[in-house]
Amino acid sequence: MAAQARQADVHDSVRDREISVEQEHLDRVYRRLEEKIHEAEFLLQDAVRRGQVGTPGALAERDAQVFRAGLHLSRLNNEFEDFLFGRIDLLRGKDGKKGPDGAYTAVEPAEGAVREDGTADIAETLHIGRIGVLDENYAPLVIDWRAPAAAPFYRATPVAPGRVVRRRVIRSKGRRVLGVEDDLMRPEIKAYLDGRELAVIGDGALMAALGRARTHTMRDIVASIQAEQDRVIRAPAASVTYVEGGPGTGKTAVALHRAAYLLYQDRRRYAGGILIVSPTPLLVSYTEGVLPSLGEEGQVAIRALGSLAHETVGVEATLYDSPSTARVKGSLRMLKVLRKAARGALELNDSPTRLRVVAFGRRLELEAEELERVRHTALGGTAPVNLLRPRARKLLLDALWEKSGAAARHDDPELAAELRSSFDEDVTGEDAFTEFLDAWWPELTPRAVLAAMADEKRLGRWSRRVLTPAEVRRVARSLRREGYSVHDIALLDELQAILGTPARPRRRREIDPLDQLTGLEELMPVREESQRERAERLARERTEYAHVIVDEAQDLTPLQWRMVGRRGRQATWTIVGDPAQSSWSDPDEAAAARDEALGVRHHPVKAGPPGLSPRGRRFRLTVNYRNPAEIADLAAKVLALAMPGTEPPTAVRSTGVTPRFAVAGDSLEHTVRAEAARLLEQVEGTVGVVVAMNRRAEAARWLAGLGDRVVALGSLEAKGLEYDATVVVSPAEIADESPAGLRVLYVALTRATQQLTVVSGERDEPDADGVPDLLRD
Ligand SMILES: Nc1ncnc2c1ncn2[C@@H]1O[C@H](COP(=O)(O)OP(=O)(O)OP(=O)(O)O)[C@@H](O)[C@H]1O
Repeated sequence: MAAQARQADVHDSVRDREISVEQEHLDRVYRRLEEKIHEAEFLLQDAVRRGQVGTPGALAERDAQVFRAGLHLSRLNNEFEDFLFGRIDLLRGKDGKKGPDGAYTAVEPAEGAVREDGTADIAETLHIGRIGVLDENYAPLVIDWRAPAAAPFYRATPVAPGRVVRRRVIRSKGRRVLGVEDDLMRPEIKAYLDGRELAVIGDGALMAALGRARTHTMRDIVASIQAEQDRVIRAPAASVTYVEGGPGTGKTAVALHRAAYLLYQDRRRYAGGILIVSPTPLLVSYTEGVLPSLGEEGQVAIRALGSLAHETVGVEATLYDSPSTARVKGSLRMLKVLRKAARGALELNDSPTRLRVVAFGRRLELEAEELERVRHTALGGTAPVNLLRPRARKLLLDALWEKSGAAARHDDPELAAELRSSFDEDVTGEDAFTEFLDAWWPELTPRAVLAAMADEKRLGRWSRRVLTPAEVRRVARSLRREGYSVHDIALLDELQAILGTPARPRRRREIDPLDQLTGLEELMPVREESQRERAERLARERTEYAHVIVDEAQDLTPLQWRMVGRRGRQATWTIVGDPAQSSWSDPDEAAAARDEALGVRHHPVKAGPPGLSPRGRRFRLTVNYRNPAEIADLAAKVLALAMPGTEPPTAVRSTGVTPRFAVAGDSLEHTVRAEAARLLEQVEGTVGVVVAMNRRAEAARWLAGLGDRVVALGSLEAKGLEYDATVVVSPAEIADESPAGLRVLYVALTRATQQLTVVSGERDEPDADGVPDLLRD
């Protein structure tokens, strides 16, 4: 007993010693950062003292530097719980070359790095953090996690250790180191650091991270990225990088870390911005905090599909469509309908049927039929309707000229041309003509055209032989609601492309005459808008990106792919998804639209090294970090029904807590509320209650008063999110809701990190243990 206690004491003292070693290092890092901020502040004050030498631009730049440095420190102090999170101890490398981050570049140890008797000396120790910090001699105090030298921290395994002997995860809060966890990569050797044998403390940094209670926002995984994930994060940006993997394999996490990595690795190339497309606003707010914690913000925009076209069409999605309506609205068949509608909408609003003008003192008239002919000719081809107005105007003048008979009166072509031009001037100078043109060929907006499609008769005309009468009825009815759905947004964006935006004369900024006199006008942009404000404004106004990452890509409809594709016409892509979780019922049509949007068909990537398929690079993630095995096993039963033959990912841990089955008696409300309350008692973090889409509103009422740790979600909203515990309400209802219902149910069942309760209604046909039919063996 006493011996055991003594051993524990020894262990604790080694642990304390190792913690204090890391504490000293962290203190040094903070001292260095503070120094750098003082330096920057001094530079600025110095410049001010010297009477503002330098251009305003240079001053602004210096100002920005100080601002950035200050931001850095305040973030390090307040937000980065674990700014410094890793360390690797390395053997001497093959060559003696150092990389730009100050670390040796060799991956493999030098010959003789391990002595014959199995002992070795640690030649290099690297600390890994969210950003890199150099000391005053340019030696690395902290290596940025994205730097090449940090890769072994994520990649080394006992099977392929490279130079790594010990890999350490450091846990800290603010400026205090709380603990360390080590993995030994070369247990067979005895390694020494500064003459003392390398200590190894604890295990299970990953498990500790996974067991942590969930909040309503996602955390970064920078301290525990696994090797298969690291390969995706650091993959060079090929034309398209595909990442597939089951629920909980870290696809979203990997996508976010990849954005941060790409920016770090080639900031200039990605100055054009990185766009991350998320399926729902819920997932956007869940993931938004991750990038700043990785030291990245500003250059990356995370946008929900329903807000993607905000700049172009001025609205965002607030509604959902029923699966059958969504299916029509998202399909490529709508393209034909939209093209017809865009042209047909010209004739709405009591389009005038007669044009009357006076030219050369004569009254001229075009009748309905003639106007119709002119319109028809003008609309020939596929050019954007709003851009055809000048052509229509010209055709009208031609028709009037013809009517006037003036052409016949002159044989001399030069004279005729002159006459014609004064004829045109005469006509177009008339108010009647301009007013007619405005009414007859108005500038159309996507919203006006979509609103016109809400009329069932009209829509029927525009979609003849394309949509069935039942489909027309459904779509028209959905368009009569107040607000827009996520599918409407793709329609609006498509309409914007079909209609086009006529070039407008640029409005000149109002100029102060005094500024003109003093020459200050040239400096105005600097005065009006700082560089940072300008960068932020440009980011807001950006409509095309250098790299586009699509999360939950399996759900995009063909029209949504087209919308996303327009935002990355020159971009490289990362496409992240899981076919087994698709809520879209026609995956083949969507895949074809995706390839077209990405330009894959036009620029196929040549077959190359392994992993590089002819259509881009493909990766597969195989380990489920979210669900304990008990929950993953249950979900796998639905996967076998939804996508027979698909291999589920392997759950990395088990909790011993099996899912619970409850049967709703008379009152579903009562049972669900009681189960949610029970789970709130059991877990520290969040509880999600997933119901069929048509029960969203009532489910929110059921949970009233239980606090903000619990939320009600429609099955389609649960995508990508996770909770400590979930209640899945009536699997049968969710499965029957749409043709892709089983896959949606699979999503619902894979949201919990600790506990799952399934509530069955009558429709679920629960057995004596309360297990619903769909979840039985
Ligand atoms: N290497 C890791 N270390 C710690 N946590 C991890 C790691 N990889 C993933 N996780 C955690 O596992 C959970 C699932 O990750 P994520 O949401 O990215 O998975 P996903 O593949 O996008 O899932 P889904 O397809 O269900 O949306 C998250 O809580 C994430 O932080």
